[in-house]
Amino acid sequence: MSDLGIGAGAGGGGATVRRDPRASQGVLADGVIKTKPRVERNRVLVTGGAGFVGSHLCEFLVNRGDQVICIDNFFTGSKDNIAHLIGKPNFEVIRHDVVEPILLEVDQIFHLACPASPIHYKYNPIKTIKTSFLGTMNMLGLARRVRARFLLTSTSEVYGDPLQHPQTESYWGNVNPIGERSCYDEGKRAAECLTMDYHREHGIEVRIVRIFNTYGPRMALDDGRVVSNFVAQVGALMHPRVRGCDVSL
Ligand SMILES: O=C(O)[C@H]1O[C@H](OP(=O)(O)OP(=O)(O)OC[C@H]2O[C@@H](n3ccc(=O)[nH]c3=O)[C@H](O)[C@@H]2O)[C@H](O)[C@@H](O)[C@@H]1O
Repeated sequence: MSDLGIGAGAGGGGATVRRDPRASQGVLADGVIKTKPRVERNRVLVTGGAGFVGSHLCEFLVNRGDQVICIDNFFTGSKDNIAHLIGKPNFEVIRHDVVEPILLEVDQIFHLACPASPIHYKYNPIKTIKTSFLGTMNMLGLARRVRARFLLTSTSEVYGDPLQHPQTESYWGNVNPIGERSCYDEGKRAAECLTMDYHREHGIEVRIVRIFNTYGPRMALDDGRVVSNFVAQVGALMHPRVRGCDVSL
């Protein structure tokens, strides 16, 4: 049955074509009312939406009027971060680990799910690189299937121990592939590579942002990243120290 309410024999040639005079009003030849799927406004998936950056993104999108689905395995994120959004008609939360595939009908995917602080990503490095690689592959697979636009949150860590300052996008970095931070640095590099390969091979519309140090409300003080460490140390009247540099301020 075509969208026009035309009943045609499967064989094609010579089939009787009947058009109900009410077809333009959505009534098919057999009198069945044709219903269109309800197209919701911009349906957006945010993975890692219960995290620090993700929860602010969810808030922005919900306030903009998008239909937002947040998925998170709550490894470092928290329900408190999104408590103010729960109950809003255009916000849903699903507890899900992105290393497993998921099928959702969406128009855009913001893929943030990944432990981001050294204490978290070193906690289970094999899981970290699995999350980066398999999680990104699953989300790109979903983007391909539903033709959604895709954004990956990458990181300044893709530059590793950079030899160029400041880093520009044309700089490819200086990364140790076998060190303790590699699960994160190389994981995000592999995620960027997959993103661009899906773009080139399958025409997926993609964006990559390399986030440097962020701070703000809902940042966890025990997160282990430089800004939260400074704030915590200043709060405790200690001399701020830069981890890995042996610098005391
Ligand atoms: O600055 C950056 O480079 C990072 O910024 C954000 O990370 P952020 O919000 O700062 O960190 P978290 O608050 O830990 O958020 C990560 C979220 O991902 C979730 N997550 C983590 C791991 C996992 O396997 N699955 C998963 O859903 C966590 O539960 C959490 O909600 C992005 O989520 C990271 O992808 C990005 O690398």
